[in-house]
Amino acid sequence: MTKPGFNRLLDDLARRQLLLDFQFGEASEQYSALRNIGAGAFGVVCEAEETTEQTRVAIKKIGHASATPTLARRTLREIRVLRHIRHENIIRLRDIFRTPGTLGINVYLVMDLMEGSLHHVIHGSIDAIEDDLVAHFLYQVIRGLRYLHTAGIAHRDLKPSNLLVNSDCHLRIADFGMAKLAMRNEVDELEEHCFYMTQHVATLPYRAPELLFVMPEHSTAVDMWAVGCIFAEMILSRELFPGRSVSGQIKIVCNMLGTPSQKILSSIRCDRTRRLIEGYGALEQRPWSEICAPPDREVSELALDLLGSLCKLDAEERLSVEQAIDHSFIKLYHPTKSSERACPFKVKMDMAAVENLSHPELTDALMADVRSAERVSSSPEFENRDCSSSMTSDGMKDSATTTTASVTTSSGNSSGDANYSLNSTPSSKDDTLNIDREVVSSGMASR
Ligand SMILES: Nc1ncnc2c1ncn2[C@@H]1O[C@H](COP(=O)(O)OP(=O)(O)OP(=O)(O)O)[C@@H](O)[C@H]1O
Repeated sequence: MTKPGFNRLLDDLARRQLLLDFQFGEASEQYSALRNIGAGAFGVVCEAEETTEQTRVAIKKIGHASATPTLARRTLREIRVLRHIRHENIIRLRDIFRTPGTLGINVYLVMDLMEGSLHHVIHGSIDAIEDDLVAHFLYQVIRGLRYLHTAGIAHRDLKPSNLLVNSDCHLRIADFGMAKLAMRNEVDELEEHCFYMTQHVATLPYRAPELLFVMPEHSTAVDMWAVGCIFAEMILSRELFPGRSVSGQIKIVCNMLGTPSQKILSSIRCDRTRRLIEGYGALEQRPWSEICAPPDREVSELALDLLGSLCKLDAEERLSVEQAIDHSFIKLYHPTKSSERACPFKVKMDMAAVENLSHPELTDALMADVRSAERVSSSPEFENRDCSSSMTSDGMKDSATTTTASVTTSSGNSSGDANYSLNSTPSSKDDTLNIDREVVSSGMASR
């Protein structure tokens, strides 16, 4: 067969697979799948066209979403975080619909289409990312997180492939299937730890010590550890702690950061893990200038200080999102202060309700949430809503959610989908901006 003939055959197969994966049922009048973008452990994502407005969107399909409690809870968490949130650094959920499946309903989340992810930017280009662009990406992650953390919600699965970016350097946090309200829940924690130990190996390099060592986890600090790992990955162009198994990851972290304190060791719940760590003997913390040392450039003292303060073994010593946004490394590039609205209280209430539901209750809640979202998303009010107001599940305005706290941020933008530009940072130069955009664009091209 000729090469063009073979390529046509491959295209045809890809097209058939796309049509098989994305059968939109009644919504096929509104959306048509164009190409596969990627797949994660729980969903497949495609680029699609919204036919009436002729806009391009991303549609994530969670197949058989109600089939198991884990999948149903994951889907419900993602819907409940995203449906009431409007923040320029968090992916926007535009619509939700479902189709029947043999094992449970298939749920489709329609989102703004982004050009790629931070993973593509870091690993798709041979050029290193300049400091001002590193700071710009980091700032946007921290800003999105700050919005969530203010409401006590932790993302819990931050990694470069979940940070979506456009070639104008705008970043949005995505994939909220692991997101959870920071509160104690023994039964669920145990179930989640089993889950972490088995299926969720892909995110090992970003897993905070309290999850890795099986310790009580009750704060948003898990995200700040991941932010540190992602920060270092942007500087190094490789993973900071590149473990491929739980024990391998524990060894790498301990070799770099030293033996955990007695306080940490005594709160480890898993005897095997504690024995494993004790078996390493007394290990010294290595200096950050050695741990984060790219071959071709020097890392500034400020960057190393921020990194060391984020990647602290002890969650209580780790920088909070507020402290990180005030760190001199970030302030160097984002010195201006302004205020922004806080995450609606309704999101917090909705999230809290998810955690203790049984499988049948999860299925009912999922059906109700998708149904109500179908109604809400088709009303014009849904489009115009910002983070200061919210809807109840039956589409009514919820007055309790209109109260917003004002928190300070170092951005000139307070709400809405402002376009990002490195030009807005006083210390960035035009030539740097051009180089950086090339890095971002060439990273995307490798996608
Ligand atoms: N709105 C979007 N625009 C562009 N690409 C997207 C969008 N949402 C997700 N993607 C890409 O699709 C892929 C899979 O998405 P996602 O991570 O949400 O699925 P998942 O099953 O929840 O993944 P994971 O295994 O990380 O938990 C990722 O590579 C991501 O970068």
